[in-house]
Amino acid sequence: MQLFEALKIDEALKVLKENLINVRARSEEVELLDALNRVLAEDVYSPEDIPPFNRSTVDGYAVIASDTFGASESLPAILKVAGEIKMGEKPAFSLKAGEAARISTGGMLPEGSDAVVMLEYTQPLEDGTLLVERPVAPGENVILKGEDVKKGDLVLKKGHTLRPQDLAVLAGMGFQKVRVAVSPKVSVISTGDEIKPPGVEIREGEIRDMNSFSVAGLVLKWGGIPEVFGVVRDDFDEIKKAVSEALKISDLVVISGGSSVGTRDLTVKVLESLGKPGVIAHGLAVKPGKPTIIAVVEEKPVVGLPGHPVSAMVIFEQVVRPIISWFLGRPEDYGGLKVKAKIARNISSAAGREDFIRVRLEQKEGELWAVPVLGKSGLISTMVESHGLARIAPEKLGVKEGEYVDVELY
Ligand SMILES: Nc1nc2c(c(=O)[nH]1)N[C@H]1C(S)=C(S)[C@@H](COP(=O)(O)OP(=O)(O)OC[C@H]3O[C@@H](n4cnc5c(N)ncnc54)[C@H](O)[C@@H]3O)O[C@H]1N2
Ligand code: MOO
Repeated sequence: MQLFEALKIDEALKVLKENLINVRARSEEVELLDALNRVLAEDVYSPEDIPPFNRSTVDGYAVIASDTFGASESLPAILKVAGEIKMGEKPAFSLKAGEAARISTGGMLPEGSDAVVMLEYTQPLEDGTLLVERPVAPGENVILKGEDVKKGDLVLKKGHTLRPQDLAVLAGMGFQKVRVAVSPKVSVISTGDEIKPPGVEIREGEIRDMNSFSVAGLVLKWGGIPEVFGVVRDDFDEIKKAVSEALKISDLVVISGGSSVGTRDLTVKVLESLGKPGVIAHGLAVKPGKPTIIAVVEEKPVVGLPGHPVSAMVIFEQVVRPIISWFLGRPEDYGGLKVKAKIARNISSAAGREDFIRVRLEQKEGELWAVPVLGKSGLISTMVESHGLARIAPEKLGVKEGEYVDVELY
């Protein structure tokens, strides 16, 4: 069998999208702590001000700032202590000119006051007067009502992946639950007669299943729920049975191995046998990972990753991750942190082909360098030893030592 004309990754994803009518982000409400790393399904506006009142950021005395102007150690301002403000309570009095009130960090400023003097710069006298030895400006040592978040503000946008600080702001606004995208179920199938799971003794010629773990790990990392099928033998009927079962229980099916053109590479034949449109791309203009298969079966996406462990991971990031993002309503280019670094050696590439180079980042004389970790795409250790992938765009014939490259970190 011949590989199809190799499409660029973005072209292949476009064709895939055109063939999928069912990818729609569904949503559900979950408790805040279950929302970590989930994707917001709607914009969140604040129903209230945070904080809901003017509060002190220090222990000291609430004052009217203008009463302290010009105060110094040798010529302190003399104020009258009007009372003490209890934590968690609204002050029962308001402050008049020439008055101060004892306040703790987080306490509510009484009406009339607009600043807080730190305890260290005051001297309370026994007769109820207070010496203030430093001036404060209006607003000093105060967080104003709504300064953190204003009622009605758009605080978090639909499609945003929730981080711990996002859970905190949601809690701060009074939310106990939040509406997030339903995580897509992703079936993970490894194929190959020579592949055995860890824990099983292997004979000569056999190797252990690594792809099930990298692929399922990436599914989890990017917000999907993996359904791990384990290893299926290179047998048309067995692969067909596994794929059919996977299509029943998941939104997306990822198969590794058997994507190339060898006689035992059955994945394409199986996918073609399961109905239209079947395989829509076989072969991508990318290195590593050329023999990738992209198919649509029963209105669901199926991706055949090349068997080599590095290629499987690279293609997951470039092809499967964006599909997961479609299901989550997240920006398609959502991924690892991208940094610019200077490539540490010349790397050549073919015109029209997108290359991904495993690199280690090293800081040398104040510059960030991307040092290629060379090695065949069958060597998982090159992924373990590297920090990210440097991309060489399809229109480039390579990069020269010292040239800046974009590196996406794992
Ligand atoms: N004549 C050609 N041969 C190959 C070509 C080609 O264009 N012409 N392409 C090569 C490239 S590039 C890749 S990538 C591989 C892709 O092969 P398949 O997707 O068909 O995968 P397999 O042959 O099943 O496996 C390749 C390699 O990876 C190992 N493997 C597979 N699954 C796992 C797993 N779950 N865990 C660990 N290792 C796995 C497998 O044992 C093979 O060594 O084809 C090249 N050949
Ligand atoms: O495409 Mo293969 O994935 O280069 O090793």
